[in-house]
This record gives sequence, C-alpha cells and structure tokens, in this order.
Amino acid sequence: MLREFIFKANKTITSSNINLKDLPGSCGRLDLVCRCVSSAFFLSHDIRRDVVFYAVFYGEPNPPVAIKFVGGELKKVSPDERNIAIFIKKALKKFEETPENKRTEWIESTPGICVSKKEFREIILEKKNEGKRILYLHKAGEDFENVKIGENEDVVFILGDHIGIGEEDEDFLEDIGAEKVSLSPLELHADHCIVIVHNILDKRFK
Ligand SMILES: C[S@@+](CC[C@H](N)C(=O)[O-])C[C@H]1O[C@@H](n2cnc3c(N)ncnc32)[C@H](O)[C@@H]1O
Repeated sequence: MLREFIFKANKTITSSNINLKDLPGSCGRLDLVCRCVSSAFFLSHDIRRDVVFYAVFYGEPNPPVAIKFVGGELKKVSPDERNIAIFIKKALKKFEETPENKRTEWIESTPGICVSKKEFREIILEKKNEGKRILYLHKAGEDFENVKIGENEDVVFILGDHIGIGEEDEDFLEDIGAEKVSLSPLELHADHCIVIVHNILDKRFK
C-alpha cells in the first residue's frame, strides 16, 4: 500500500533564493514544509519507502512550483529541517535552469526529488484519475479511526499549511468526491497530522 500526501504551501517561496537562516520568515513557512517531509519519511535509522510526498508552493515570485519526494529513491536526505531545505533549494535551482517549455514535466533534481510547474489541483486530479482514494484531512471530518481502508489500497491524503487549503480547493475536493477525515477534535499542525496518519495505518497494517 502506497501512502501519498499532497500539501499546499500557500506562501512558500518559489525561487532558489532561500535564506537557510530564515525558513519561517522570508522563505514563507518553508520550515513547515521541511517538518512535513521529515514526518512523512523518517523513522529511527530508517526511511519509509512506501511514501510519496508532494508540496505545492504558491509564494512569490513564480507560483506554482510542485516538489515531489519519493521515499524509495531518496538518498542523503536526513530528518533535520536545514538538510531538507538544502535539497528543496537545489530543486528550485534545477527548476530555474530548466527551459520554460519543459517545466510541466517532472524534472529530477537529486535522487528521489523532482520539481515541476504543476498546480495543487492538477496533482490531486491525476491521483483521482488513477483510481486512488482521496482523503482530505480536516478537523470537521469523519473520525479516521472509523474509516475502513483495504490493506492494499493506495490512499492519498490532502492537507494544508497554517492557512489551510482555501474555500475554492475545498469545493474542488467536494466536487471530485474526496472524503473528509478527522484526526482529532483539535486543530493540529500539518506535520503532526502526518505522524498521526502513519501511526494509525502502522497499527493496522505493519
Ligand atoms: C494548522 S492546520 C490549518 C489551519 C487553518 N487555519 C484552517 O482553517 O484550515 C493545517 C492542516 O492540518 C490539517 N488538520 C489540522 N487539524 C486537523 C484535524 N484535527 N484533523 C485532520 N486534519 C487536520 C488540515 O489539513 C489543515 O489544513
């Protein structure tokens, strides 16, 4: 079973001009993206190879930019935020160096990390069209503990940053039949949601 996450980063910078000493401020909450990547993949002395994580950046100067991380292919990435930010900086640099007419495909930057000019909704729709189940993580959804998932079923989780995903994308998810699922009666950080999702699925299937 493949676990995929698609994260909307409303304000994250879309140039490689990343100040590694200011991930939350001038980089538009890049710290949060890095923590989500860390939570998506890293176990103690191991990596989750059955996970794919997408982050779509909508900050200035060139939105959108999507970055894809493939657990089974990642090399030399470590769990700390600064290390992950360095790989994201490399991906954005690769994007800038790619001719504009080639940017709509996935371009590999470093092993297991690709970059593309894809919209948040476009990636979700691709997954839907592949027949995958789309689960939107939201405080007001159905309790995830009660949601049945087959052991071999591929699931795609959608989540937002500190701002959320916005009304238009929520309407889009409703239109394509995404299921709204809740992890807690409290509003959580996105990276903590990823940890909880893994924990619930690990207890069921590992
Ligand atoms: C900090 S929250 C976003 C808060 C934002 N103000 C909003 O209204 O959406 C970040 C993301 O985590 C997910 N999330 C937060 N709390 C959750 C919960 N209790 N259950 C499921 N997902 C949750 C949602 O996808 C949300 O977009």
